[in-house]
Amino acid sequence: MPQSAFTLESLLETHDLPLVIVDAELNVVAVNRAWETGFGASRQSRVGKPCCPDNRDCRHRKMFRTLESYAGVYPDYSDPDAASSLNVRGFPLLDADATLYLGEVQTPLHKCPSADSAAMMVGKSALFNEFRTRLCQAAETQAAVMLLGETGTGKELAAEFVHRNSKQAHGEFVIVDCTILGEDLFESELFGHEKGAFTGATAAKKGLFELADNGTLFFDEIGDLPLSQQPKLLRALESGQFRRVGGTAMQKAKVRVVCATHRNLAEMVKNGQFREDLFYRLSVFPVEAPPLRQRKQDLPILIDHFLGQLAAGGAGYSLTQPALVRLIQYDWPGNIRELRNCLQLAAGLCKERQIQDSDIHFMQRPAGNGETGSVAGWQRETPPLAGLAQYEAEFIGSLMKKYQGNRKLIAAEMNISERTLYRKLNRLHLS
Ligand SMILES: Nc1ncnc2c1ncn2[C@@H]1O[C@H](COP(=O)(O)OP(=O)(O)OP(=O)(O)O)[C@@H](O)[C@H]1O
Repeated sequence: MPQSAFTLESLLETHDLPLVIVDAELNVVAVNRAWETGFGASRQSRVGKPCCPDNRDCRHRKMFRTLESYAGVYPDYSDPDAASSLNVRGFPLLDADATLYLGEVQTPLHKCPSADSAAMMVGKSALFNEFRTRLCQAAETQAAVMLLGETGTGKELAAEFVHRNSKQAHGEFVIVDCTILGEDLFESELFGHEKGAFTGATAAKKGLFELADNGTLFFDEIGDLPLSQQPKLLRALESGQFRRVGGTAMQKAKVRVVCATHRNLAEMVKNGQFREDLFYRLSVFPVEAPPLRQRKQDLPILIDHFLGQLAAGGAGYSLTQPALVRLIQYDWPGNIRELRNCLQLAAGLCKERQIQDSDIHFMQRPAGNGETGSVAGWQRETPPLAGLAQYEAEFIGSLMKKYQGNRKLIAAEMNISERTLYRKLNRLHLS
């Protein structure tokens, strides 16, 4: 593996979602631990292998051609029966040597909760206990639960906790990532489709509602659900019925709904960005996940928990007093996710498994929701990477020369629409 990819690999571990890195030769060069755990496979089984069984015209090749981020649902080739699907979010990634890679976050659409996830909710402060009690109350009702709170406060973990403590615990816990459910994917992913419903629908497929029948459907980042799709969701929730895309028969599913958002949904309703009727339908039982800075009493137990995970049965890590003081004095804008990432980095940097205060580094706050990213950020969104714009500008510049500025031909070679090319040219000040 080239040195540059190795640098990326060490950064991979600060990402808590399964992440795969592909190089320009379309081979997988790294996967992270979350990928190994999520897919129950070793990194040796994936690294060094082609990104897809047939990569002549795959999404990865397209990304290297266009430098466009993408999101969608694709077959899971690591599943021998290829029966399951993956939510993927791919983005261009430059490492420290300005070598271009592709980072792809892969989350199984149909994810089984881990056996000990309830036990993994660590904390003992009064605020944490209140939070936990409220989750237990929520689990006992059949009401729709709305988990509110800043990024990294443990909303997804809390959703799983509600499921595992509810009457639906024997059913599936199905996660719907609303950040990737664009208008084109919403209906077919949620309600399924019949064979031939659209190009590429070579077989009938169950939707997430059907998969979650008698279980829990968890809408993560519900605030990102496109306004145009919200009435369809409301209708399905009110009636418990829906039609697969291209189908005529009514399907039924009994699902418990849990949602999460770090946005101010009430404000979005006021601004006309979220439907009021859906807001009330989903917010019957609101639960607020407290930010870490308000429950710093939990820091020692959380630190023990994460350092224990990092030791993974091997020799444990210790933390010097000044290092602990630094952790306690910090405000943790990225909450528990940021704490976990910070400890992971410190454990990698420290000598003889003793973490000093000089091993503690806090992440920069991301500047915005860029299309491109580094894998080290504490947020779900990845911050923009300096350098990529230049790479992109040079790449388009070479095509402009080749096609003497003919935008139709440039767009065709990049496999993007002329409109997208036009936007890119404006963004890069090349127009
Ligand atoms: N109480 C806790 N005990 C142990 N680990 C926790 C706890 N809360 C959160 N975590 C860990 O912190 C990380 C972030 O948690 P999670 O993804 O549930 O946050 P979130 O609020 O859903 O974030 P986002 O809004 O960005 O999706 C995860 O790795 C999770 O396992």
